[in-house]
Amino acid sequence: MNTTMRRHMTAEILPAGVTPLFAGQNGGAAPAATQAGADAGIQNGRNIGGVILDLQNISLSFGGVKALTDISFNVREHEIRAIIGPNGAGKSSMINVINGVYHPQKGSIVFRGKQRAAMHPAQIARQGIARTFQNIALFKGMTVLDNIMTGRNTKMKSGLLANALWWGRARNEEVEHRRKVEEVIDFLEIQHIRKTPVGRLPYGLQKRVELARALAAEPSMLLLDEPMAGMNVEEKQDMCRFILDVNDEFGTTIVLIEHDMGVVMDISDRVVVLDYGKKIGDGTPDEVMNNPEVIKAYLGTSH
Ligand SMILES: Nc1ncnc2c1ncn2[C@@H]1O[C@H](COP(=O)(O)OP(=O)(O)OP(=O)(O)O)[C@@H](O)[C@H]1O
Repeated sequence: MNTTMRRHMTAEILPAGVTPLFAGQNGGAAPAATQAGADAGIQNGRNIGGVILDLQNISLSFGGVKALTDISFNVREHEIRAIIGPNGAGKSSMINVINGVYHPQKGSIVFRGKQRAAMHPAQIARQGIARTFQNIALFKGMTVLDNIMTGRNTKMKSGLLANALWWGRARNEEVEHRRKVEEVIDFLEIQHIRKTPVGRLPYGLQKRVELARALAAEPSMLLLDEPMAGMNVEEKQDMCRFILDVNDEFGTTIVLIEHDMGVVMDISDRVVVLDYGKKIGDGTPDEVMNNPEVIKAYLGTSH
């Protein structure tokens, strides 16, 4: 794992309840790039690229409930971008806007230089954006291997008949899909459970299988909705290591919602903070940790 230049992590991650909120939990993490210096290029030893996703003035309401109000932020190629905020702040809504589950009433979304029209999640997945869910969304009766294979759906090209008869191109495709899936299984160190039905696995491993399914789609951008929720310290350490490895080795851009501040501050390049559907902070972990509005929002909640 090429994380030497990054925040020193895993061993220092404390259980969520133990982590002091904004009390220097990084134990002296390397100084991060400032917002002003956050242009494309080498930052803090990290090869961060230009903006690939630009959200401008996004507003989303459900009837009278304003989930998001006039939110703007961007995501740069190869970075780990966290979205944080207290319960009900609008984090999941934001992820759902990015992957097309929700269509905002106002605002614009530009992905890789192209203004995005209202699109279905499947179309967005084909553009290279994959996600995992807050509540695990796997087929519990199916094996790990079969679940991960479903992540290849967007890559399947041959028709239904050819697939059913396992003919020519369908056969070659299947071999290629299996090869990719086995690669992901090796990468996430889940060979030993490949034939196990997902429902029989402990929670932490199910979360890892969900990550595997998202990776099987070979995304250029990965949206992770609370990947460590409900995990013990060891499981969190493993998940952090895998997220950093995916980012380092595949160059995958990662947008992450996470409640554990120790994790967020350790692994993120930049953090956007929401509260009651509004943006109250945006910057490096250090900048956000020292933002009085952010501190106030957090001190006023149970997080
Ligand atoms: N489908 C929906 N219908 C109606 N209201 C919704 C819907 N989805 C979200 N909301 C509301 O929008 C607001 C933001 O919710 P959201 O789930 O995005 O917050 P969150 O920051 O992800 O919260 P949590 O940390 O608890 O998951 C809340 O008031 C929520 O009740």
